[in-house]
Amino acid sequence: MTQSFAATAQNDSNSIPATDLVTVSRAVADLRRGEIVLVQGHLDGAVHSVAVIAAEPLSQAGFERLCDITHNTESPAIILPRVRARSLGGACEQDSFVAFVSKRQSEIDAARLGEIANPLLDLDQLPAGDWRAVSMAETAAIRLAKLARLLPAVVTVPVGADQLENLARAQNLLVLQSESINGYEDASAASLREVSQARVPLEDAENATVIAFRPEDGGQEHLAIVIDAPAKDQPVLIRLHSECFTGDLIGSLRCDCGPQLRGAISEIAKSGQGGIILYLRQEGRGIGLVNKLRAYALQDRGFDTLDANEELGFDADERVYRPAAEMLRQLGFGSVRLLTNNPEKLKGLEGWGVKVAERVPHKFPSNGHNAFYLQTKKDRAGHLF
Ligand SMILES: Nc1nc2c(ncn2[C@@H]2O[C@H](COP(=O)(O)OP(=O)(O)OP(=O)(O)O)[C@@H](O)[C@H]2O)c(=O)[nH]1
Ligand SMILES: [Zn+2]
Repeated sequence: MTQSFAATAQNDSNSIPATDLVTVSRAVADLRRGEIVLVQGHLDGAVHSVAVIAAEPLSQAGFERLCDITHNTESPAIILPRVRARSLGGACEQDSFVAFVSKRQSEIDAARLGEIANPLLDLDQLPAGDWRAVSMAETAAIRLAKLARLLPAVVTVPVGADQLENLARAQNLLVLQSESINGYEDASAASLREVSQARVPLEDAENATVIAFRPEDGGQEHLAIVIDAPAKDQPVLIRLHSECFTGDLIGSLRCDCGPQLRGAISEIAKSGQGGIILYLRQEGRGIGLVNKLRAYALQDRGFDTLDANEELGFDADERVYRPAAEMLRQLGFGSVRLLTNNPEKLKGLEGWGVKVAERVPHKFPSNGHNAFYLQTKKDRAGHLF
């Protein structure tokens, strides 16, 4: 029998307007294509604007265009994670990101900047230059690079307030406010709406329905896998599962995601009460697959799973839990029993108004390859094994 789950959309107040949500989403695509975007930041009444290009897909043509369009004489800055700056022998700033400006522009080109930005490369020497703190607009530009799942490193040139509108029009560039970038993840999660659902019998749970939720900006869909018909008036057994291409699909032994996903499906089916897997598109704890592969390469050089993220310029865990809370709310569930070992998931859901009635441990034995990974989660991320 086909079951239907009615998702109720409500007019949540988004922290940024829908038009800004779409602009950020378009800017993410621009950065990934190596295009320039303009970012404006406000601090204590002052405005600071920059033209930005991502350091990761940086072409020489893109870099030259960035240097030319503003017609100003200031050298471009490369914004780097503090850890990368330190390994290059510079910057004692306390902020998480710092700016490097070369003294002689002739010593800098796209290839050189790409090397400076790449934490997997050991560099002997930097060109002569100065380190400085980053502006609010530059911090927001780094956030945008993270949303684009690129390396968190960007190249910027300052843009005068009087120049911004003309430049945007003449060069067909997007203008973004730092508040819109910083509010994007929340607003995108609040805008999730059900777009389709179908019955999908699973090997370990024949009575399952997959429901897809899409954000208004057209970003990636999150999925709810509803097994059997859980009651809405009592805590529902759920798992928040973060996407893991390597573990979920090709049986990677570096992590425990595959067994956790299949284990959650069968545990929910066996419970006889039904339940939900929320499959969240937060590959690599929110850094994306490409960066996760970089993190794995660093782990092969001796970093643990948390330090590898930080070496790349990310937080140890970049995940957000509003999408999960939003899907639960729209499906009509307010209270859960959560299959997890991760205390951050409990806090994350509760922070968005979901009552966590119980944590249900979700531990699987080590396969030999992932023993250090599991031990690190226990010792350093407070996982409850
Ligand atoms: N950045 C990074 N991500 C990883 C690594 N290993 C696994 N992941 C990702 O980590 C996430 C694992 O998610 P979960 O199993 O849901 O979360 P958890 O924090 O282990 O918590 P529980 O399993 O619920 O106890 C997936 O998105 C994986 O892709 C790694 O070494 N680096
Ligand atoms: Zn995994």
